[in-house]
Amino acid sequence: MTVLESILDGVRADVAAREAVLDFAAVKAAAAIAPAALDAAAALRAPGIAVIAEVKRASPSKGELSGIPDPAELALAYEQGGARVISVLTEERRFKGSLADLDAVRRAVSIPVLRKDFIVGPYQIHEARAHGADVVLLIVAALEQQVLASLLDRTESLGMTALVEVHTEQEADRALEAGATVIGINARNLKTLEVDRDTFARIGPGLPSHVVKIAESGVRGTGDLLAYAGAGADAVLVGEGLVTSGDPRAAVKEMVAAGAHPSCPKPAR
Ligand SMILES: O=C(O)c1ccccc1NCC(=O)[C@H](O)[C@H](O)COP(=O)(O)O
Repeated sequence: MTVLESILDGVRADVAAREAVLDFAAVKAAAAIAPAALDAAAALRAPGIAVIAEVKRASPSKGELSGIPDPAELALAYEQGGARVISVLTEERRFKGSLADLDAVRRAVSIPVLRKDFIVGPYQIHEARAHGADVVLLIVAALEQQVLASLLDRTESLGMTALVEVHTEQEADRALEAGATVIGINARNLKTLEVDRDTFARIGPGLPSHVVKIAESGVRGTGDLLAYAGAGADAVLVGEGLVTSGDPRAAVKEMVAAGAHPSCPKPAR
């Protein structure tokens, strides 16, 4: 069994447990009365390389990364540093995240918030909306094509943005076929956990110009950000490099400044 398959098994069990407490109709009703979602795609298309800063407590590849006693305080530091979107890992078993983290971050910041989880069905999309998320992650490797397309439609019908994640050219084709307009190219292979920072340069330039292109994983500093920008990224998604930095506000600020500097390669839009 791959790492991804084992994560998905746990997620399915956890979703079933939550659904037994709050059924689908109730979560849909909660989503329907949530304040409208913010336009994350517009935020990511603004000039300069956008930084999506992640609240990441732990990971299957590294174990515990940071205690993060107050996710709201961390998210606020990210926002003050100039992050355009905050990513919150809500998967509990391997990443030690939670919907409570998402709630806390949503209350603390006024920029778009991404629910980063392993979405397997519509329940989690309404749940994300009910907890104030503006963006959800859809991982192509985790979803059959028809399910991917229908979850993407459902996300957009709730006014949210779908960040569709790929790791190979074939997955990028599937994302486009499903109608994705915001695509994350993850340098991390979720089946083996290997990180290959050249993944973005292989796939990104082949995507159409209307697609927002996000480089995910492996950004440890401005050098990585500039390399991704040079390969055509509109945005970078950074977790470990920020939560282990010691000064997340300053770390985001430094990345944002590098991405806005006249010497930084501009996205080809
Ligand atoms: O981070 C992991 O080890 C991981 C393992 C299996 C599935 C997903 C995983 N991470 C999710 C992410 O994609 C990252 O949190 C995100 O791209 C940030 O990566 P990084 O900056 O390298 O922490």
